[in-house]
Amino acid sequence: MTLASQAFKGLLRRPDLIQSQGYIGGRWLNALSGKTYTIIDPSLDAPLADVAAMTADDTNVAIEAADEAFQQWRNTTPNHRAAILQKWDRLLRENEADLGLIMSKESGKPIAEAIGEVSYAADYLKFFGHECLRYEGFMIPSHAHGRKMMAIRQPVGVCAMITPWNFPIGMLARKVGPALAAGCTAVVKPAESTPLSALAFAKLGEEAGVPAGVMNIVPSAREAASEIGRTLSVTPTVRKLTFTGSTVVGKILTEQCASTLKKVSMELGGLAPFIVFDDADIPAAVEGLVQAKFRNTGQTCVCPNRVYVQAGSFDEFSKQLVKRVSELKQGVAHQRGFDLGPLINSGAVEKLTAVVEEAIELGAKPLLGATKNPLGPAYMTPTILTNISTNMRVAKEECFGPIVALQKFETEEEVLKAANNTEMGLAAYAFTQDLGRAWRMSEQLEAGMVGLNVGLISAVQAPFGGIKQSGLGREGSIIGMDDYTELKYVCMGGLA
Ligand SMILES: NC(=O)c1ccc[n+]([C@@H]2O[C@H](COP(=O)([O-])OP(=O)(O)OC[C@H]3O[C@@H](n4cnc5c(N)ncnc54)[C@H](O)[C@@H]3O)[C@@H](O)[C@H]2O)c1
Ligand SMILES: O=CCCC(=O)O
Repeated sequence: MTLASQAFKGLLRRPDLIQSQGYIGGRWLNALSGKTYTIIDPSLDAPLADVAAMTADDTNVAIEAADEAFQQWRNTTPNHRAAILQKWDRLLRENEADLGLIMSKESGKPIAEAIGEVSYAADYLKFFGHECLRYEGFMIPSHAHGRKMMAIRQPVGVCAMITPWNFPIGMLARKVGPALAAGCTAVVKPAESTPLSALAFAKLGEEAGVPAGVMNIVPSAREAASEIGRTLSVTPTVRKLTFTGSTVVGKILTEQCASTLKKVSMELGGLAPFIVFDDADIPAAVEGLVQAKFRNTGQTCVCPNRVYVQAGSFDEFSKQLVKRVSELKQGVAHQRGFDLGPLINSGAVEKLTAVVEEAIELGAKPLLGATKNPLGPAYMTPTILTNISTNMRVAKEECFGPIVALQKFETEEEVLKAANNTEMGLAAYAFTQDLGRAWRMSEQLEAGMVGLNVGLISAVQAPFGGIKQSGLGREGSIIGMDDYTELKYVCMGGLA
């Protein structure tokens, strides 16, 4: 019995969704080296599965498979591609309980959220399964008699996709959906901690009729990430690279891709400000912050990282927030009834604990938490700090975990300046009942996405992405296929 079949014994309706080999050219394969690596269930701090440890050699095979498949896939009709994406959408929904459980066990995402993410991922397949039916070029008024001018959309080719662990299926679907809809093929390197979700996603894609080579998955250990990233970046047949992850890695990949002048899309880190004005509905702002900050136990790129509350509401807001956060239940992610799970691993807890301790040494006061968590090494106690100063890391670095650092402000001008005083610009939030102020915030906050009186902003219909060092390009929405196509100008003469 394998490690994975033991760990999932009796838990899945479809045990065959657990795949531990890579998926290349329509075949389930061991790594060429024969090596595997072990992934961990962070809730239980226990080994979960042994997965093929693929490397650059396997990646090259996957690129060749994707390139070969592209020659046929690019010529399929949008109706054909739409039917496959729509079937895949249905299969994801039919298997949401199993997929949610797999994701929850390997990432520590609370089970209800994990099942919600499966539905979010399916929405991307459905959306682009429809979108490709109406995606069109345009006619151009001709500048000369006897000529017709037009612009047509064509798939860019083989697309490399590197995805993070915090949304192991959602981020994959947000890339694979529009890419396949446009007629591109894909080579995916999932995050090392969460390959099982990506492989189960591929298994259902195979069942939906995605042809061999159109989507390839190369699981790998952390040690191979940079060589695989480099291979994907420098190989000329790969025409686009799309990455979701940290800004540090995004910059390395962008630089590497310059050597072959690939198209790149970068969905990178955030440092979202969350601003509560005195004129806000305070209970709604508290609820908005809890939803935005504690989603996936504080590990989403759009989580608020700097919370600014206007002086007149500071005490009341803090009191209500402490009460609300104290009510959140934390425990084993794949068991029902918990709002918070562990972090991705014990290393993340150690890193954040050091950030909290440093803040306290520099004068921060804990209103809640800041204590060792008895549940296990990967669990972080929800923590609320006040008396924050801007030299503390908690106020200037992305803290991927359940930590809220509350800062007080006096004026709109002051808070806007503080909120924009960063190189990051992914999401921003403001709570106010003054329409003029809400409008000023939406225009003046330097971010790719702004939530006004709302903490949850992600939706397949919305263009997702950041400005400044939070990224390049947008994913999802009606422009989501643009980055997977080239616009070709055609001028036809001799028609007079
Ligand atoms: N903007 C967004 O849409 C978005 C979404 C999710 C996460 N994120 C960001 O991702 C970060 C957290 O995820 P993470 O810790 O997994 O990030 P990460 O950058 O360490 O890893 C992301 C992916 O990159 C791979 N990787 C690591 N080093 C690499 C290299 N040198 N070359 C190629 N690939 C490499 C990893 O194996 C993983 O697949 C946060 O900063 C978060 O804000 C952004
Ligand atoms: O982590 C960032 C992406 C999550 C989302 O789509 O809201």
